[in-house]
Amino acid sequence: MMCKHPKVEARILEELKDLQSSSWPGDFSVFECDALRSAVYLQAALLETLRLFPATPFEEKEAHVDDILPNGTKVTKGTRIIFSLYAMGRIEGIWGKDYLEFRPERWVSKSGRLRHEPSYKFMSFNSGPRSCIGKDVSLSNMKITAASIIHNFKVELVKGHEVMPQSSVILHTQNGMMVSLKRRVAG
Ligand code: HEM
Repeated sequence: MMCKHPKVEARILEELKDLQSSSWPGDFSVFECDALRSAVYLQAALLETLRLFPATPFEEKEAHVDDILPNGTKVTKGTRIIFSLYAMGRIEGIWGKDYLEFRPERWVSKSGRLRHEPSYKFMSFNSGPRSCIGKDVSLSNMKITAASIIHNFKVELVKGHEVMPQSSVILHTQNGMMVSLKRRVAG
Protein backbone atom coordinates (compact mmCIF):
# COMPACT_ATOMS: atom_id res chain seq x y z
CA MET A 1 0.00 0.00 0.00
CA MET A 2 2.91 2.35 0.75
CA CYS A 3 4.31 1.88 -2.78
CA LYS A 4 1.05 3.14 -4.23
CA HIS A 5 0.37 5.87 -1.67
CA PRO A 6 3.48 8.06 -1.35
CA LYS A 7 1.63 10.71 0.70
CA VAL A 8 0.76 8.11 3.35
CA GLU A 9 4.35 6.87 3.32
CA ALA A 10 5.63 10.44 3.76
CA ARG A 11 3.31 11.01 6.71
CA ILE A 12 4.46 7.80 8.40
CA LEU A 13 8.10 8.79 7.89
CA GLU A 14 7.35 12.16 9.45
CA GLU A 15 5.70 10.47 12.43
CA LEU A 16 8.66 8.10 12.91
CA LYS A 17 11.21 10.93 12.77
CA ASP A 18 10.51 12.00 16.34
CA LEU A 19 10.29 8.52 17.87
CA GLN A 20 13.06 6.77 19.72
CA SER A 21 14.83 4.02 17.78
CA SER A 22 17.81 1.78 18.43
CA SER A 23 20.72 1.31 16.07
CA TRP A 24 21.50 -1.96 14.41
CA PRO A 25 24.75 -2.94 12.70
CA GLY A 26 24.86 -1.53 9.17
CA ASP A 27 23.52 1.83 10.31
CA PHE A 28 19.93 0.60 10.49
CA SER A 29 17.37 1.91 12.98
CA VAL A 30 14.71 -0.30 14.52
CA PHE A 31 11.74 0.64 16.66
CA GLU A 32 10.49 -1.12 19.73
CA CYS A 33 6.90 -1.65 20.79
CA ASP A 34 6.85 1.08 23.49
CA ALA A 35 8.36 3.70 21.20
CA LEU A 36 5.59 3.08 18.67
CA ARG A 37 2.66 3.51 21.07
CA SER A 38 2.16 7.08 19.92
CA ALA A 39 2.45 6.17 16.21
CA VAL A 40 -1.26 6.69 15.57
CA TYR A 41 -1.01 7.30 11.82
CA LEU A 42 1.11 4.17 11.28
CA GLN A 43 -1.49 2.08 13.12
CA ALA A 44 -4.27 3.78 11.16
CA ALA A 45 -2.52 2.81 7.89
CA LEU A 46 -2.26 -0.81 9.05
CA LEU A 47 -5.93 -0.93 10.06
CA GLU A 48 -6.92 0.63 6.75
CA THR A 49 -4.85 -2.03 4.91
CA LEU A 50 -6.61 -4.77 6.89
CA ARG A 51 -10.00 -3.22 6.09
CA LEU A 52 -9.35 -3.53 2.34
CA PHE A 53 -7.28 -6.71 2.53
CA PRO A 54 -8.32 -8.76 5.58
CA ALA A 55 -5.91 -11.65 6.19
CA THR A 56 -8.94 -13.94 6.60
CA PRO A 57 -11.16 -12.94 3.66
CA PHE A 58 -14.19 -15.02 4.63
CA GLU A 59 -15.51 -17.01 7.55
CA GLU A 60 -17.99 -19.75 8.19
CA LYS A 61 -20.25 -20.11 11.21
CA GLU A 62 -22.89 -22.67 12.10
CA ALA A 63 -26.11 -21.81 13.94
CA HIS A 64 -26.08 -23.55 17.31
CA VAL A 65 -29.85 -23.05 17.71
CA ASP A 66 -32.71 -21.72 15.56
CA ASP A 67 -32.20 -17.98 15.29
CA ILE A 68 -33.14 -14.79 13.46
CA LEU A 69 -30.37 -12.62 11.99
CA PRO A 70 -30.52 -8.82 12.53
CA ASN A 71 -31.90 -8.37 8.98
CA GLY A 72 -34.81 -10.73 9.73
CA THR A 73 -33.43 -13.82 7.97
CA LYS A 74 -34.46 -16.98 9.81
CA VAL A 75 -31.80 -19.63 10.30
CA THR A 76 -32.41 -23.09 11.64
CA LYS A 77 -30.09 -25.02 13.91
CA GLY A 78 -27.17 -26.44 11.92
CA THR A 79 -27.41 -23.85 9.11
CA ARG A 80 -23.97 -22.87 7.86
CA ILE A 81 -23.37 -19.24 7.05
CA ILE A 82 -20.41 -18.06 5.04
CA PHE A 83 -19.76 -14.34 5.12
CA SER A 84 -17.15 -12.27 3.34
CA LEU A 85 -14.96 -10.01 5.47
CA TYR A 86 -13.34 -8.87 2.22
CA ALA A 87 -16.71 -7.59 0.94
CA MET A 88 -17.63 -6.09 4.32
CA GLY A 89 -14.54 -3.89 4.18
CA ARG A 90 -15.77 -2.51 0.84
CA ILE A 91 -19.42 -1.67 1.42
CA GLU A 92 -20.47 1.98 0.97
CA GLY A 93 -23.26 1.65 3.54
CA ILE A 94 -20.68 0.62 6.15
CA TRP A 95 -17.67 2.80 5.29
CA GLY A 96 -19.11 5.74 3.36
CA LYS A 97 -18.70 7.11 -0.16
CA ASP A 98 -14.90 6.81 -0.11
CA TYR A 99 -15.06 3.10 0.81
CA LEU A 100 -12.71 2.10 -2.02
CA GLU A 101 -10.07 4.70 -1.15
CA PHE A 102 -7.07 3.83 0.97
CA ARG A 103 -7.48 6.58 3.55
CA PRO A 104 -5.84 5.98 6.95
CA GLU A 105 -7.33 9.32 8.09
CA ARG A 106 -10.70 7.59 8.59
CA TRP A 107 -9.11 5.89 11.63
CA VAL A 108 -7.93 9.13 13.23
CA SER A 109 -10.27 11.22 15.36
CA LYS A 110 -10.40 15.04 15.36
CA SER A 111 -8.29 15.05 18.51
CA GLY A 112 -5.60 13.01 16.75
CA ARG A 113 -6.31 9.77 18.56
CA LEU A 114 -7.04 6.41 17.03
CA ARG A 115 -10.75 6.18 16.23
CA HIS A 116 -12.38 3.09 17.65
CA GLU A 117 -14.55 1.14 15.22
CA PRO A 118 -16.78 -1.58 16.66
CA SER A 119 -15.62 -5.10 15.82
CA TYR A 120 -18.93 -5.92 14.09
CA LYS A 121 -18.11 -3.11 11.64
CA PHE A 122 -14.37 -3.77 11.25
CA MET A 123 -14.44 -7.56 11.05
CA SER A 124 -10.82 -8.32 10.12
CA PHE A 125 -10.17 -9.81 13.58
CA ASN A 126 -13.70 -11.24 13.78
CA SER A 127 -16.28 -10.17 16.36
CA GLY A 128 -17.89 -11.72 19.40
CA PRO A 129 -16.66 -14.52 21.66
CA ARG A 130 -14.45 -16.15 18.97
CA SER A 131 -12.66 -13.01 17.93
CA CYS A 132 -8.90 -13.02 17.48
CA ILE A 133 -7.01 -13.20 20.74
CA GLY A 134 -3.83 -12.17 18.93
CA LYS A 135 -5.17 -8.81 17.75
CA ASP A 136 -3.02 -6.59 19.96
CA VAL A 137 0.15 -8.64 19.61
CA SER A 138 -0.24 -8.81 15.82
CA LEU A 139 -0.84 -5.05 15.54
CA SER A 140 2.26 -4.39 17.69
CA ASN A 141 4.34 -6.74 15.56
CA MET A 142 3.06 -5.21 12.34
CA LYS A 143 3.89 -1.73 13.64
CA ILE A 144 7.43 -2.79 14.59
CA THR A 145 8.03 -4.49 11.24
CA ALA A 146 6.42 -1.81 9.06
CA ALA A 147 8.15 1.04 10.93
CA SER A 148 11.57 -0.57 10.62
CA ILE A 149 11.15 -1.34 6.90
CA ILE A 150 9.69 2.07 5.98
CA HIS A 151 12.28 3.98 7.99
CA ASN A 152 15.26 2.14 6.48
CA PHE A 153 14.09 1.38 2.96
CA LYS A 154 12.15 2.84 0.09
CA VAL A 155 10.00 -0.04 -1.12
CA GLU A 156 9.04 0.07 -4.81
CA LEU A 157 6.86 -2.30 -6.80
CA VAL A 158 8.72 -3.89 -9.70
CA LYS A 159 7.63 -2.07 -12.89
CA GLY A 160 4.79 -3.79 -14.68
CA HIS A 161 4.07 -6.16 -11.80
CA GLU A 162 0.41 -6.11 -10.85
CA VAL A 163 -0.54 -7.29 -7.39
CA MET A 164 -3.82 -9.22 -7.52
CA PRO A 165 -5.52 -10.70 -4.47
CA GLN A 166 -6.30 -14.40 -4.55
CA SER A 167 -8.99 -15.74 -2.30
CA SER A 168 -8.25 -18.71 -0.10
CA VAL A 169 -8.62 -19.34 3.64
CA ILE A 170 -5.82 -16.80 4.04
CA LEU A 171 -5.74 -13.91 1.54
CA HIS A 172 -2.91 -14.46 -0.93
CA THR A 173 -1.58 -12.71 -4.00
CA GLN A 174 -1.91 -14.40 -7.38
CA ASN A 175 1.68 -13.80 -8.49
CA GLY A 176 3.28 -12.69 -5.26
CA MET A 177 4.38 -9.12 -4.64
CA MET A 178 7.63 -8.27 -6.36
CA VAL A 179 9.35 -5.23 -4.89
CA SER A 180 12.77 -3.65 -4.84
CA LEU A 181 14.27 -2.15 -1.70
CA LYS A 182 16.39 0.98 -1.81
CA ARG A 183 18.32 1.98 1.27
CA ARG A 184 17.23 5.36 2.58
CA VAL A 185 19.99 7.75 3.48
CA ALA A 186 20.58 7.40 7.22
CA GLY A 187 19.72 10.34 9.41
C1 HEM B 1 -2.99 -9.63 11.14
C2 HEM B 1 -2.97 -10.66 11.97
C3 HEM B 1 -4.19 -11.46 12.37
C4 HEM B 1 -5.47 -11.41 11.85
C5 HEM B 1 -6.02 -10.52 10.72
C6 HEM B 1 -6.24 -12.38 12.60
C7 HEM B 1 -7.59 -12.63 12.39
C8 HEM B 1 -8.33 -13.59 13.06
C9 HEM B 1 -9.71 -13.94 12.77
C10 HEM B 1 -10.57 -13.32 11.67
C11 HEM B 1 -10.07 -14.92 13.63
C12 HEM B 1 -11.44 -15.63 13.69
C13 HEM B 1 -11.37 -16.93 12.90
C14 HEM B 1 -12.71 -17.66 12.88
O1 HEM B 1 -13.49 -17.59 13.84
O2 HEM B 1 -13.01 -18.31 11.87
C15 HEM B 1 -8.93 -15.19 14.49
C16 HEM B 1 -8.93 -16.10 15.51
C17 HEM B 1 -7.85 -16.36 16.30
N1 HEM B 1 -6.62 -15.73 16.26
FE1 HEM B 1 -6.06 -14.32 14.95
N2 HEM B 1 -5.43 -12.97 13.53
C18 HEM B 1 -4.17 -12.44 13.43
C19 HEM B 1 -3.07 -12.74 14.20
C20 HEM B 1 -3.08 -13.59 15.28
C21 HEM B 1 -1.95 -13.84 16.14
C22 HEM B 1 -0.57 -13.17 16.00
C23 HEM B 1 -2.36 -14.75 17.07
C24 HEM B 1 -1.62 -15.36 18.21
C25 HEM B 1 -0.67 -14.72 18.88
C26 HEM B 1 -3.75 -15.08 16.79
C27 HEM B 1 -4.51 -15.96 17.51
C28 HEM B 1 -5.81 -16.30 17.23
C29 HEM B 1 -6.56 -17.34 17.92
C30 HEM B 1 -6.06 -18.24 19.04
C31 HEM B 1 -7.85 -17.37 17.35
C32 HEM B 1 -9.03 -18.30 17.71
C33 HEM B 1 -9.90 -17.64 18.77
C34 HEM B 1 -11.09 -18.52 19.10
O3 HEM B 1 -11.55 -19.28 18.25
O4 HEM B 1 -11.58 -18.41 20.23
N3 HEM B 1 -4.15 -14.34 15.70
N4 HEM B 1 -7.89 -14.37 14.12
